[in-house]
Amino acid sequence: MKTEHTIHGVRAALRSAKKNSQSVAFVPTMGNLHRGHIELILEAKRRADFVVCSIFVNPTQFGANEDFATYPRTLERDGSLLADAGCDLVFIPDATEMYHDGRQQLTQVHVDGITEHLCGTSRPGHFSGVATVVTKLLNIITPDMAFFGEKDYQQLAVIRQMVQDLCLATNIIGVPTIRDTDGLALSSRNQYLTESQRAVAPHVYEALCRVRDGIQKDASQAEELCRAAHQSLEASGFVVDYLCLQSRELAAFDTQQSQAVVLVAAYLGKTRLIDNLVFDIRTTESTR
Ligand SMILES: Nc1ncnc2c1ncn2[C@@H]1O[C@H](COP(=O)(O)OP(=O)(O)OP(=O)(O)O)[C@@H](O)[C@H]1O
Ligand SMILES: CC(C)(CO)[C@@H](O)C(=O)[O-]
Ligand code: BAL
Repeated sequence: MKTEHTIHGVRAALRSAKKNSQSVAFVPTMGNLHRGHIELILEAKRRADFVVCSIFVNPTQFGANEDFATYPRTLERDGSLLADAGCDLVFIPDATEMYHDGRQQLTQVHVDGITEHLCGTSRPGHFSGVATVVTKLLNIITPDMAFFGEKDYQQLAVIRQMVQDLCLATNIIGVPTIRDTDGLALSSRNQYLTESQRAVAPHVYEALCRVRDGIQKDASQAEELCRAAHQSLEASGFVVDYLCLQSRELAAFDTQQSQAVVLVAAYLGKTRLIDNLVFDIRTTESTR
């Protein structure tokens, strides 16, 4: 596996892959890799000839009071995990390589509408930071396809919208959430949890499953089910940012549609956990 730190270097490394008509897949990350990231790499390997991963803790998507400074940086371990997974090239720029003054730039990408609720409300500017850096990375690498986790459901929707609106020539592929055996979605931020917080963290997924199961029994109870799930998380020590039902496209929940998504963001101490579950509103049992 090759490692490049500059835009010039990564473009040169990609030139020969492209000259040989190899298909290129891209997996953007912020590092501190876990099985969720590795699944994105493996899926990329299954679908493309040449796999590129980026590791960049993007300062512009963090709010002033967020964890940019403390975000776990584990480059050495990340490199060996990527090499073992068969990644061909890793791009590790520093902030001045991506932004002239290391932080902001005059041109930014804002995706309206879809960013104005859920995580967009509690993390103002976050999705502009994500959309801008992903546009830059896609322009640097020009991959045929790029892989994103469904764990960051709203992020994936924002990127799909942006790629469509800006006529970018990359196929965006979502990969299902990888979970620990107790249901907790893998996330770099899980490391911030104390032992006792880690023990209650799976309640997030359990709450989502209860909403799904309840709706599949009786969709008219949707509001009450969300309220109960919210209350039960608060009773276990979470501070819930949101827990809500939406259509798969992140519009209003509608029982007439075949599928829905329930999304949650909740704090355990200072750690903000997010998760979601896409499900069929009617199962064969509920339509009987
Ligand atoms: N458990 C997971 N399953 C599948 N994909 C995941 C999982 N966790 C992260 N990803 C995906 O990996 C990519 C890089 O994410 P990132 O580096 O921010 O990791 P993270 O674990 O989500 O970190 P954070 O704790 O900051 O949210 C994103 O597309 C993200 O959706
Ligand atoms: C897509 C991304 C790498 C952009 O910085 C980041 O938001 C992430 O890791 O999900
Ligand atoms: N995985 C999403 C990146 C972030 O929370 O900033």
